[in-house]
Amino acid sequence: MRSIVLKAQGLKKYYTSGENVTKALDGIDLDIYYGEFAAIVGTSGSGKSTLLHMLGGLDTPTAGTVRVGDKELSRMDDEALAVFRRRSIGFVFQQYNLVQTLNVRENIVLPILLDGGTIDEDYCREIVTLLKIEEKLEQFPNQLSGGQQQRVAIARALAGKPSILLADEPTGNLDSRTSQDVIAFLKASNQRFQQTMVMITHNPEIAQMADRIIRIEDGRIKTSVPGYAEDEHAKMSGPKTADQESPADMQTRSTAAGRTETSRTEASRGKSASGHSMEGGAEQCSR
Ligand SMILES: Nc1ncnc2c1ncn2[C@@H]1O[C@H](COP(=O)(O)OP(=O)(O)OP(=O)(O)O)[C@@H](O)[C@H]1O
Repeated sequence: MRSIVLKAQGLKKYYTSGENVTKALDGIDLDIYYGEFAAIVGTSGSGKSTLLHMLGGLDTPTAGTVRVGDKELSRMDDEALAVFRRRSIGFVFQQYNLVQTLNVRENIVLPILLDGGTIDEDYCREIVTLLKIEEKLEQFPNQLSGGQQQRVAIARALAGKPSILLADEPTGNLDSRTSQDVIAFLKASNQRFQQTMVMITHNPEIAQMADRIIRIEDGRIKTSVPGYAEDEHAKMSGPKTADQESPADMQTRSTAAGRTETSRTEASRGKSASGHSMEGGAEQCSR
């Protein structure tokens, strides 16, 4: 039987402003299983980020509980929660949250050093090479583009090999080829280290690479189905008739489909989509 890593029960988050109440989460029951790669999808404002924050103990619910293993997050004091997050969870936020006074290399290894951990040099090299930031390690965040900063944030989240990765639109600022590579790498990492991953995405192709797609609507779970079972294109972008679809659309669709299939195959062999084995690499992550 699969074991449950994250368990949300009766989760609610209400925001009150005067007489207005926004029900960001309105009764979520959710089990995330050990080693699972889950995608959270839903329209803007449906409650995805709020849910991810609750699952990671970054915010407290109005009602309900979140359990990670045998720990209930709301029962932990701030210090215990901070240590737990640092040791067990990697976060990728939409806002990157890089430390401006540290260079890229220092940003990536900071959580490991803060926790007195050991840096896996080979793994760090693999990550920075795949994310194409091996030339940027000595630069500072304000010298990077948004997409480059996002890749640094992904590298930082993965460098410590957390048992759980929570990612809010991890590829939102990346081109489609790099997005596919990054997700394939996440999948390979998920399989190799049995990491549990929960990722918010608006991208149908990326959602379909997940083991399970959890759809949120108005703060509630609408559906929860295997990644390949839903036609995400139809649900997320609305169905297009043949005469609405431009040649560019068709080209993008067929390229992306081929790419996804390749990435899945490579991921299942324990390879990143860049073609590197998980043991490879080129540049120094720390010194
Ligand atoms: N701090 C807050 N104060 C008041 N309302 C909030 C706050 N944070 C979120 N909300 C509201 O809660 C609802 C859910 O927000 P949330 O950010 O979880 O949505 P989302 O699905 O992640 O959206 P998006 O896809 O646009 O990022 C929205 O209506 C939002 O306006």
